[in-house]
Amino acid sequence: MLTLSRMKSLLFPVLSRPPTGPLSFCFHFQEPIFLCRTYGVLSTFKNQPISVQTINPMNKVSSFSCSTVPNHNQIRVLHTEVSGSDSGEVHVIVGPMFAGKTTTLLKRIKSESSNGSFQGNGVKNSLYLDETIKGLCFSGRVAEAVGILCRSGVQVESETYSLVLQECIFRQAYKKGKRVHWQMMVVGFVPNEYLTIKLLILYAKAGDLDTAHIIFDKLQFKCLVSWNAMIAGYVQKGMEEIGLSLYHNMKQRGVLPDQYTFASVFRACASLAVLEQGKQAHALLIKSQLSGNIVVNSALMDMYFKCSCPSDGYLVFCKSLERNVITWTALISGYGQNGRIKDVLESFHRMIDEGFRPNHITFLAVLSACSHGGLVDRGKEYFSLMMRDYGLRPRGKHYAAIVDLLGRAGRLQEAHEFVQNSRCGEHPVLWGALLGACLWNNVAEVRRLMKDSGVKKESVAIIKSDKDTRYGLDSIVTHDGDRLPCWPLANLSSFKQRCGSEAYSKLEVIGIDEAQFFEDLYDFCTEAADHDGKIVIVAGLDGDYLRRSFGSVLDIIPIADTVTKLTSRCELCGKRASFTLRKTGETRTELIAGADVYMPVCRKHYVSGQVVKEATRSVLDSQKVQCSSVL
Ligand SMILES: Nc1ncnc2c1ncn2[C@@H]1O[C@H](COP(=O)(O)OP(=O)(O)O)[C@@H](O)[C@H]1O
Ligand SMILES: Cc1cn([C@H]2C[C@H](O)[C@@H](COP(=O)(O)O)O2)c(=O)[nH]c1=O
Repeated sequence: MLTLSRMKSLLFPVLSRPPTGPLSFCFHFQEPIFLCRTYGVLSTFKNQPISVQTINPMNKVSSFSCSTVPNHNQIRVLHTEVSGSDSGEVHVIVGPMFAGKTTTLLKRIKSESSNGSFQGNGVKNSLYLDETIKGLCFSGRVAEAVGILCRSGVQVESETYSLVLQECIFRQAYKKGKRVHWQMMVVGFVPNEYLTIKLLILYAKAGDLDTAHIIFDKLQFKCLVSWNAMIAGYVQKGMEEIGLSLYHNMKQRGVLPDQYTFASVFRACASLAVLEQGKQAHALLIKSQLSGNIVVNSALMDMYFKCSCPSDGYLVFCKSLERNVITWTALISGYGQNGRIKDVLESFHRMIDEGFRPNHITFLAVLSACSHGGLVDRGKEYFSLMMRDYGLRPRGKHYAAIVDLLGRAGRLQEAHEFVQNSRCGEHPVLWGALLGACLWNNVAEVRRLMKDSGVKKESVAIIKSDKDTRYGLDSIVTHDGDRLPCWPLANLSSFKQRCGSEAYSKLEVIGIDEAQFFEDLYDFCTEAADHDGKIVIVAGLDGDYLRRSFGSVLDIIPIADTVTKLTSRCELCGKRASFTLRKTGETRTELIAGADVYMPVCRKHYVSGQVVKEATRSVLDSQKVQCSSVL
């Protein structure tokens, strides 16, 4: 068991550092509030002035830094598509008008973006706190769980810490995981050996290997899991030599490697192109009878391909009894790395013939091969195939591959037009590819074409439809008068460009109000959450005044982590109101207005209200007919 003082000394270097990430957020809560109907934590729903800084259109600064141009030889077979940052989330808040959607959006944004200053939030009952935090974790609301824990100022059970850390690791929410660790230290909680290993995994995965190593060195018993975490951490960080030396160290101490160790070792050998070491590890793998594992085999193939032994790579592929998209992609990318364009395309078609669906990485390898082989038309065909036959929306790197393809073929004008017309025109990777592709003399011209981007520290942006001018354009305002500055936009796809790539990359939370007015809601949310790792909180009407699905709000339910349907109070009977009744005879779907035109109603009063409206309409219509016949 680790004692408190030993644990503190172990963690001293961590403690001595200033807190990073969310701990330095720019939110200042006057009174932290948490709204959760499901778990019964009371919503205080008070009117209170909110002091939140957000990125808004008014405080942009002009500077641009272009990200590095992708190197096609560096396509990693087994890398994850999600960037190293925290993983994204989508939360949807729907309901009729006056239900508190905007109010909830503002509160959620505050809750997601806690400043980590550990003020008490009124959740004093620790048992209740444990249950609430666990419940939030189980329903995927890890950001809220961490927010509550950090503001609670009290210790929770080891089990609860373990669950929150597990969720943070699983969702790659490393900054949040570090906040949990920070909370442990502040409240004087001493993690047991099991939790210590979880912390080690967290830091190793987050790429903070200094801290991970401190924890590792102090472990009394270094189990296989801890060795694996360290080896993988170093390999992922590009410090393969250290990873391999740890692997040898581990074996010397009599700890036997498992499939996770081998996967990291092969990755390291691939990056360093150390064939001999790779072969030795391969021999040990066979001896250990672990060679059937798909992930290990893919890493092994990748190793042989990267060490310029494509025939050995292919042999591993042939011997793999179990295959999936990863194995196939490893083969295709491997051939690409070795310049065997024909084999790339043949394997790609074989993969499809055998009933496997290619993914984004497979297509990237194919497009890259076309680019290197000068196969412009085929490359363009594969690019359209992605979306048409497989429903895969091309990402920045795919667009960049086409730019590269056109650029290499000397079709620069076409490349330029492609960048300008593409739905992804603001993507720095794409512009980078154009810069990289152009042997242009007018690099400056390309740069000029790029939009300037605002570099701000703030991590929250709120977007609303520019159709809604009820309370002015530059703020979202609840019916109770709370307001926050926002971006009024006609469509969401223009947001990245308007906000600027660099400022966008720093955003952690994006709030969208009046979501029913955005046609491109689905595409924006998938891109922001799945690909860019943002927490997207969407508020909008699920139904219009006729209770028909409104805009694209319902389309995003399948991609949402949570959905909250709010209700209002029926203006006629005070009961729960789920619908919005339009009081006028206007029939167009979109009609910007407030309580003068709309009222929240219960089912009974919605139905009777519609009947009254219909009756009124027919009376008026018949009067119109009579009038016109008299005239
Ligand atoms: N006619 C009304 N009926 C119900 N609530 C109203 C009305 N007018 C103002 N409100 C206030 O509006 C608040 C909800 O505001 P808001 O969050 O902007 O709702 P939403 O975004 O769902 O339309 C309620 O808590 C209530 O205090
Ligand atoms: C029901 C309904 C509403 N609208 C408009 C009216 C308001 O401008 C917004 C809703 O705003 P809130 O923040 O939810 O109060 O949508 C519409 O255009 N059509 C409808 O059917």
